[in-house]
Amino acid sequence: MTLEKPAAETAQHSPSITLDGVVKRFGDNTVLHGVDLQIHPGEFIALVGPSGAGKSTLLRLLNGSHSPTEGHVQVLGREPARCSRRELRRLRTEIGFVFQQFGLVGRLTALENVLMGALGSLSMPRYGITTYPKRLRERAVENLERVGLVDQRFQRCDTLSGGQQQRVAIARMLMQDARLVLADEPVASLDPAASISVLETLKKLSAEDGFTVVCSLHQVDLALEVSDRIVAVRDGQFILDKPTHTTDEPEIRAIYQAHRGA
Ligand SMILES: Nc1ncnc2c1ncn2[C@@H]1O[C@H](COP(=O)(O)OP(=O)(O)OP(=O)(O)O)[C@@H](O)[C@H]1O
Repeated sequence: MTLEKPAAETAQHSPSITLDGVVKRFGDNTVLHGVDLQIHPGEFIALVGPSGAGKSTLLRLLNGSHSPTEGHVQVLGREPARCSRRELRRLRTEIGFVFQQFGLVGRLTALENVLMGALGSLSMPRYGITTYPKRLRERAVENLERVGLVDQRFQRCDTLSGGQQQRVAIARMLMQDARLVLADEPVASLDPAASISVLETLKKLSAEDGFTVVCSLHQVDLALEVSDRIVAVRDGQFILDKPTHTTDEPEIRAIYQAHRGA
């Protein structure tokens, strides 16, 4: 006799992301050459590899901005390429994005920016903090506290440091209760101290809330420091996919050197 698992349990154990034979071409430029990958709920994946390797293209396939030329991409149980516009919008409410350029409104306060992360769950646009429901205002303050910026909640974002701005962007993303976070070079414009602080914040939140993270990074030392698993892309192929504790800096650096020598 086979017993069916409860739906919630199945969802918890099914991969957050599955790539199956994914090819991506732009004209006659083949950027991904038939790649396979499974990412499980709660994993923190560092995606590394030289410039032009295909990391951003991969992230865009995951958020449905690109469709695979061949093969299948599954994200949180759905295929973005086969989603209607409405389904894709719904899927994106479950995906948090963190970008190199923080995407904040500089003239608004940290708290107002964080509240904007809840707009997707509201039926009407809001203008000003007091027009948001109280429970959302409380959650926004809590989320600023979680990223260590509650004291700066009334400060204009364009007066915050780069690292602080990225932490506000993360607090804004938390308002979505995302199950998956896609971060495209989130620390590329930050100094080393701010970079590690931002990534450690993201790692702590992922461990506390259980969301999956796929984060492209150029800094090998940071990738080794914060990730559970490293996936290295070179020339459109995954040439390394290992738990982080089983690899080291020389092995990852060799991937960049081999590319330069190519
Ligand atoms: N929309 C597009 N149209 C045509 N070619 C594209 C497009 N997007 C990406 N490419 C090409 O795909 C290849 C991989 O680019 P991608 O941005 O994915 O690399 P990357 O690994 O993210 O690089 P970087 O680390 O510099 O951001 C490059 O040759 C790029 O020119």
